[in-house]
Amino acid sequence: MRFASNHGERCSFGSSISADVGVSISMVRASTHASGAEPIQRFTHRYETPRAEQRHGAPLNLTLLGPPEAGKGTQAAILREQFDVVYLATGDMLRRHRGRGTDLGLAASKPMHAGRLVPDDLVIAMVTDALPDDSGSGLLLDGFPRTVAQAEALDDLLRARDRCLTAAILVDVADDVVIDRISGRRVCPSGHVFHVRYNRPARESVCDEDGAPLVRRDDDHPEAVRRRLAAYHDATEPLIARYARLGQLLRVNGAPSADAVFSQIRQGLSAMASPSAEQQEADHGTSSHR
Ligand SMILES: Nc1ncnc2c1ncn2[C@@H]1O[C@H](COP(=O)(O)OP(=O)(O)O)[C@@H](O)[C@H]1O
Repeated sequence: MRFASNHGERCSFGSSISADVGVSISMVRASTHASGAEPIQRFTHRYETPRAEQRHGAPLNLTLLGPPEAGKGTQAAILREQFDVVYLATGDMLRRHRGRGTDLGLAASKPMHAGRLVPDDLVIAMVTDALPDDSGSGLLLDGFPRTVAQAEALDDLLRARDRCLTAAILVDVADDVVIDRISGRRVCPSGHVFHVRYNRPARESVCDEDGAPLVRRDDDHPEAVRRRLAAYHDATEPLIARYARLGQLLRVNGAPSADAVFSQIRQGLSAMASPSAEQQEADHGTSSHR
């Protein structure tokens, strides 16, 4: 199967996802830390064996787009459990730099606290450093790209690795839902995430995982949330049209439950892996990439 690359070619995807694979997930609890990554939700699930399927196909190179609190991190956790992908979340990476007090962390601190984007050159350099030359079966980016300049840099980074983007997954959520979700989000110092209504800790304001006090993330205050949403609409939304034009956009409704959102992602990837006869004809004669 082939997917659109940034040159209008199709990005080869093998038979990684089959449309008839059933999906059943139930979230049991938050959350644990993967090495250096956003705390992930743990899920029980019944699946066919997509990892095995993936082994027979080409690598998945995915990015998650969407406003703050759209549920990108939750979907990333499921995708990481289901597929063999290297995971890079730029928000987490930047928070770790801040925590360690690196030069990048110091430079990122002010814009992050204010809800503004960190300058492109800093973020692109950070991702360039972190992106492995060979990311095995695939790559999952969360929070990158966020600007057209970052999207162009990503195209170059993938091309240099003889790859192209399989899909940009847009987890679409309305602003009022974002504001409602963020207003109730609470985190502990090690990053475990709870919500005062949707994911309550057993003891109020205390982390179930390590007993630490739960607080608001420092960029979850109303003014920063307003700016983060503005940054999303101004800088990141133009990417939606770009990826749609390139046939790489997979838009899902982020409002329902996590399993319902993932089900849309899975079906969308299946549909992209099985292009219509018309599309195949249009692709005829174009080269494929990993
Ligand atoms: N690709 C990026 N470009 C610029 N700034 C970024 C990028 N990724 C993360 N950041 C900074 O980190 C902050 C937190 O990002 P993230 O953890 O992805 O949270 P959210 O999706 O909830 O806004 C952003 O508001 C921004 O300041």
